Amino acid sequence: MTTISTREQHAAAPIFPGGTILGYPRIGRRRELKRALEAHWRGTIDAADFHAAASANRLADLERLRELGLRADDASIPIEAAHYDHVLDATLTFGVAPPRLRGGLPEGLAGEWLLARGHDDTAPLEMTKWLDTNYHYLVPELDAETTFSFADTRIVDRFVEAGRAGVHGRPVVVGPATYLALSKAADIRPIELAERLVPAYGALGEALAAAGATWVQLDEPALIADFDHVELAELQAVARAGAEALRAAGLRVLLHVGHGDAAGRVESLADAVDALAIDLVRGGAPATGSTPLVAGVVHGRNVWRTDLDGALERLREIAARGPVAVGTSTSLLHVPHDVAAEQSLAPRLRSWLAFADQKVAEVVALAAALTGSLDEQAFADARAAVADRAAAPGVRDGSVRARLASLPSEARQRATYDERARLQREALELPPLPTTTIGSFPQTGDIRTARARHARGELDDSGYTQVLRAEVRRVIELQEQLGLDVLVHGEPERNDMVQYFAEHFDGFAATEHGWVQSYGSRATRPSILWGDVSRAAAFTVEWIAYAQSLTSKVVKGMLTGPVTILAWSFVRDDQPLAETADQVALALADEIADLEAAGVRIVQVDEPALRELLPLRREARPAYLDWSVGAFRLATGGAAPATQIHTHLCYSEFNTVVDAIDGLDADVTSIEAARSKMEVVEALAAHGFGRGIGPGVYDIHSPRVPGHDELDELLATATAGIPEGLLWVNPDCGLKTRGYDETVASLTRLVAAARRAREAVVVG
Ligand code: MET
Ligand SMILES: [Zn+2]
Repeated sequence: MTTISTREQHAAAPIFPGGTILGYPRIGRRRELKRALEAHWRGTIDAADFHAAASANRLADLERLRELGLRADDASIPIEAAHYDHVLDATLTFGVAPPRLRGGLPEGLAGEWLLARGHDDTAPLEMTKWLDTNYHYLVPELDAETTFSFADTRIVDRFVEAGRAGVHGRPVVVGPATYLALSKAADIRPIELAERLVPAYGALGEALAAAGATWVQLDEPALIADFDHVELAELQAVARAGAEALRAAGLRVLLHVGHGDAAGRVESLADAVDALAIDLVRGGAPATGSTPLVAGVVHGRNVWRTDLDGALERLREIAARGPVAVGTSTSLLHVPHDVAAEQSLAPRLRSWLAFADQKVAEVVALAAALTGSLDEQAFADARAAVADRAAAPGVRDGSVRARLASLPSEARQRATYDERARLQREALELPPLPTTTIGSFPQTGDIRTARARHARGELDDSGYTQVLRAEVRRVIELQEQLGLDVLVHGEPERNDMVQYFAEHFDGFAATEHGWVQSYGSRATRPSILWGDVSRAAAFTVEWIAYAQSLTSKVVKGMLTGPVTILAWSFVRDDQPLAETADQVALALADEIADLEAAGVRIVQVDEPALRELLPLRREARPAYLDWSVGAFRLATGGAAPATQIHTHLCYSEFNTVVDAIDGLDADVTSIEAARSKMEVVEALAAHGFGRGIGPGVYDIHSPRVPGHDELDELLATATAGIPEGLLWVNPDCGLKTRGYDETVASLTRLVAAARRAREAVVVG
């Protein structure tokens, strides 16, 4: 009798015949993981209870995926459920202690939280956007001395846990090329550490194989991006080495690229892996010979129902050329769980939507259709929804379109900066190195409770307004006591800096439960931009005017910019983003005109997501920067020369888009800089940036209060690079996620540091 090995059996069968997904939201259908994390950090639950809650959440998701039709026996279900961040999971798995903590990183959860959140004098790892998404990962810190080992078994443990629950899943790990491409090192190009890192993947692979794993998913999205300091060939070589190390351990490797067009980037790796998962929504199918493709025909990042007919046709074309399985274009991490939870959305809009669970069902339906069992009803429903959406009222609004079509030629152009600066100096009379904050003050439990009660109808409009006005008053008084120069109203009326605008614009809808992880325990609830955008009436003016009535200092108006509104919403996919951005810009221009009419002298238009939407591919960047900068200028172009326009940027390395920042033509730009030790100052100085700039002097993502010396040092770096008349002093970002104690302590130090720096500048 001949026996065939498991490996040969697998090789003969089609892979994932029931379809697969590349990842699933991890925060929990009711944000169970968020609650567990925060309860544990507060000390309400201990480590054992935290682990139990995290595990229960993972198992509930596995159960759900089975119910939705993914197979539990053939590695179709990805096993990836980080506590905080999947890049941090790789950092811990491979024992990567930042050089500053070498030998001193505590074991277990304590080490994990130290890297994620910092503690006392230990700053956390820097945080930045994962590719072109609004998810933030923790940037690994490496140097030439960094070593790697298989140091933590979490990836294996979760595979075993799933197995006990009856799921033979597919463990997921960030690949070595992506890990290194997204790392930071002071004295070496991280990719040069690959030879040391790859063997640790081999050791992980052996442990997984010993635990019974058959497949592993290696996430290498870096392969489709362009980087300044790493060549594509280097990334490919390292990804190959990683795959080979895992294969040598006896595992089959699914190389997941996703996130854009893989054609031309992955063909050379086809022989090194057992299957390739690629994004077919945004790209073409690479020629991979006999290596199976997991065809990402269901969009992993938007919320629209898939055109199942079109997707099936695409799948059949690919199937004619080689083996194929149905998949999503990326992990579903970036979409909410379930449309069915949205009972307050207009039913018509709801019928056009697919969140993670609906997308899993689409994958399952397509996989069945591909193997001959077509679910007529599912296909007919999808067809009807797609057609209904195209023809629905509001999707196209004639007056919005006419206004955009007849913009005057100077719509995006203000007076010269010299003239503006002179008029603004006269109007504002600010001291050198003026101090300010970025807009929001802590959103206290009281504010959140009042908002929830108002939403439930337990608190009427006037009661709610009273609570908010009391908060504005308190924030203005506090800022006066602290001695800040340009004040803010604190944004207590805003649940979220994008959703609040979406709620006041036509063409948008807000969800109730559509949470998407932003970082760690934080999630946002992106609104859905489904139609043409316009603004019926002013909605920020009353708050700013009220705040201004309480003080003789100048209060900034506070708006969210067009690119950020798009980036943090789920946007329509039926017209170019540039057009949608200009519609939003016009609505904002209307609001700025109303603010000016109410006497507001400074208006800040936040664009923290400017860098985030930057295309991963170099060739697509100029067009993006052109329309995104153009939309900002359309929003602000009508402001009088004496009105000072501020903008605020955060979250990412902006060094690569300094030209665009300049192109925004804002009078003052505040920018995140503390975690990266003012790196951006150098880039701006080199560029000869000639308008106001406020590099953040402390990081607001952690509760840490900055030290006096630390602030002095950062300010010294800033004054060295930025002319005195242009420098502003502010935190990195808004304060809404912070508590009042740490905020007061930090801002007291900020103002004191600015005064010391002012003296040094004036005296020196
Ligand atoms: C993520 S950028 C935040 C800017 C906003 N004005 C705030 O202070 O919260
Ligand atoms: Zn910010």
